Amino acid sequence: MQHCNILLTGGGTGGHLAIVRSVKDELLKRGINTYYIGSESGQDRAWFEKDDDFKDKLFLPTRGVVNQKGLDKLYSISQIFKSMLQAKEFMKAHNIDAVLSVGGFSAAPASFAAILIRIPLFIHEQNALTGRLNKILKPFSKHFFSSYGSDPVDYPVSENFFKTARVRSEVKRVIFLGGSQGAKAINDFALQLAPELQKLGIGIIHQTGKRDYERVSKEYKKLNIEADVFAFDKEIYLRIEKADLAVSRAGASTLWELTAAQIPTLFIPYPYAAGDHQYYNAAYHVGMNAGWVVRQNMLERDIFLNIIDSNIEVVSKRLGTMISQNGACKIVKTILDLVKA
Ligand SMILES: CC(=O)N[C@H]1[C@@H](OP(=O)(O)OP(=O)(O)OC[C@H]2O[C@@H](n3ccc(=O)[nH]c3=O)[C@H](O)[C@@H]2O)O[C@H](CO)[C@@H](O)[C@@H]1O
Repeated sequence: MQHCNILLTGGGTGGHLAIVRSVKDELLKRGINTYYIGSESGQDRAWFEKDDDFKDKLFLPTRGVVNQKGLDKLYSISQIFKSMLQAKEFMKAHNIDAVLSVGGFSAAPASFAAILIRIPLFIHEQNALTGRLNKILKPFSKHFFSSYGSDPVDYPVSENFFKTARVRSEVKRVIFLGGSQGAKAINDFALQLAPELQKLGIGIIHQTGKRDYERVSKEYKKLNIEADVFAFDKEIYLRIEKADLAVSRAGASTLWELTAAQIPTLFIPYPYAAGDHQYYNAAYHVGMNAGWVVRQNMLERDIFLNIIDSNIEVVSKRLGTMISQNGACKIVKTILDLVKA
């Protein structure tokens, strides 16, 4: 479609921003003008400030509302209102034809502005449990994309995870993943398991997050265990490829990337995620016999050791049936069809 201007909005954390990036790449392939509105807080700037694929970008002074109380909450709401007016001007100036929100607090101004000036609003909900903002916006949206529920769309996952997918049948290496920030509970669990893994001859790959990298590295040294320890890796798929089993948070992007890579996973959901959505994400996979979940406060080494002894090949093969590669393409096609209609 020529002369079509699509605005992508939302972010805060890597999970949301990864969706913006894959949809943007798909729009770009089709020569569609793409714009972005995010927040000055969170990781939005770090991801997209220098990204010239967008025709224009706007970072607004919004911040989270859900976890705030009293005056702070009122202040955040007033900021969203002011930002909405700025978003409205930006959208009018660029003749935006449709808005896709990926959620998170930075999606609020442009999403409300779209409703106000009657620009079709599309929503991508990443999690099995719909977030608060998306619940409010859903009735006003033209289409609601989700990988769960009655009309699921494939989660937009980078093709690298599909290219490096393989069926796992034996656990020779385990990868520990803490999501974009890292997870202390997973780091501690890995260190607890490390001596046992060494005895079993199982290699360790471990993403610690920035904050805990020094401590975890020192602990492995003290244990005299050689492990592939790193804070964050932009090409994480290469490390996932080497592993046969994962222990991971259940953030949606990571979860569907692991699915695409066909790596069986023990999920340890982040217990403080809004509405406990990571648990619901993992529970969906468990319900499909495509993974395991354990609450952080119930973690035990035996749970993990039993998984090593189980038939991981069946799980790995099932994962291969749960996602296909064209998630972003289908989302873009639906948006363009509905905007044209
Ligand atoms: C604490 C919290 O509320 N987190 C939410 C946040 O996830 P959050 O951003 O923490 O995590 P996700 O797992 O969804 O995404 C992390 C992204 O970072 C990438 N990565 C990670 C480590 C690394 O070394 N290299 C790397 O590139 C992963 O490949 C993935 O693409 O948004 C998700 C999508 O709405 C939610 O499901 C999560 O619950």
